Amino acid sequence: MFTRSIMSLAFSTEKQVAISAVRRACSLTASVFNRLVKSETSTKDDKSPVTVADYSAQAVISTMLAHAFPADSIVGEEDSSDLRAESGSDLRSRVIELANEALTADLALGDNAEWGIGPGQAKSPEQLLDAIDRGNFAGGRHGRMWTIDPIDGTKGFLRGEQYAVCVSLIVDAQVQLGVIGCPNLPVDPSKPDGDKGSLFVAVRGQGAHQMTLSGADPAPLTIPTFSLDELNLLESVESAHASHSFHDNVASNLGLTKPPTRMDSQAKYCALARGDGGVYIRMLTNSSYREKIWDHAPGVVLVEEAGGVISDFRGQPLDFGAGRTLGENLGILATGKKVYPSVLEAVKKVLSEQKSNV
Ligand SMILES: Nc1ncnc2c1ncn2[C@@H]1O[C@H](COP(=O)(O)OS(=O)(=O)O)[C@@H](OP(=O)(O)O)[C@H]1O
Ligand SMILES: [Mg+2]
Ligand SMILES: [Mg+2]
Ligand SMILES: [Mg+2]
Repeated sequence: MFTRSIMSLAFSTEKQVAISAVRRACSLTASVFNRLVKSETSTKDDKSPVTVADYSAQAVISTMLAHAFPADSIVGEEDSSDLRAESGSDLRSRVIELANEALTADLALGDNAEWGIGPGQAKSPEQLLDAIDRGNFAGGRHGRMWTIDPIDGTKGFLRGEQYAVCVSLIVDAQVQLGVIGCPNLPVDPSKPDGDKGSLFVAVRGQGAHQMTLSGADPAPLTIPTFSLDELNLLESVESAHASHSFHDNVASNLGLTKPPTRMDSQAKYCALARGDGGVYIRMLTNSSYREKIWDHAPGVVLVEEAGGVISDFRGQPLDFGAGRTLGENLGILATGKKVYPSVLEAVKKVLSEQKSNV
């Protein structure tokens, strides 16, 4: 009995800090969206967009994690090189201002001043740029590391559609905790025009939960036991990120009748975990692209704790010990336990048809 109650407390501080950090970052990104001006968006070397909100949200989350867990490594998507450059001075001032606004906001329920937050806790520009760069860890197979995707689905964010603020804790290459904040995701999928702003939290062995962004109405999540004719695919909006035509072939192979749901970001994993759609599928369009660990780590623990299965197209688990990317993985498939074998078989069939057509 005693051992059980000790075990159920595993990662409780980590969970609380991650929730608090994701909430602060979500308020920041939502308020930036309302005031967003084009000059606050720039383009990275790989042509992907990055906004003042991506940088400042990473600064906030990383500052809080470093205060609470100074020995832990962080793998974050963004780095501060463009902000430190001469040409980045306007962007830099906005990032500092926004990050400090978020860090110094009043403490909310569950917050703790020891995490570097609350009135009077403003940081210097150098401290905030260093906090962003704390996310430069190379990853690896041993020890504790956090992942931060300050805005996943930046293109969705810019369109005013779905995006997610994503944090995970990985220990010895296993994802133990995932927190995903979705400011634009309806709280109730059956009321798409109802209240928006959903938070998803999963701790390995402790289940998956959804609540509102302010922490109200926590509810456990279980992927329903769908039959094949009830399934629909969840796929990226951006056709450059995932092959819609490959996904269509899998859908025809399975005889699915429902059209796919296109949604930006890890909100797709959240939709899957709460039974809103049946299969997350992602076939890359570019064979030299390597999936980033921050794009999938929180989603993996969320789906598994909601009773689902996630693997690559060979049926192998995603490898979070290979560095900042998933390494040589082929595709991503997540769905409920019952239908997973049939969906994987269909994926393999389409892959082999594709090979024989080359
Ligand atoms: N070429 C290519 N192929 C595959 N994936 C890529 C590619 N380029 C980028 N990315 C990553 O996709 C992340 C966005 O998530 P999704 O693809 O699920 O959503 S969406 O297509 O943007 O709507 C996106 O995350 P963010 O950069 O955080 O938005 C990228 O990490
Ligand atoms: Mg990006
Ligand atoms: Mg991302
Ligand atoms: Mg991102």
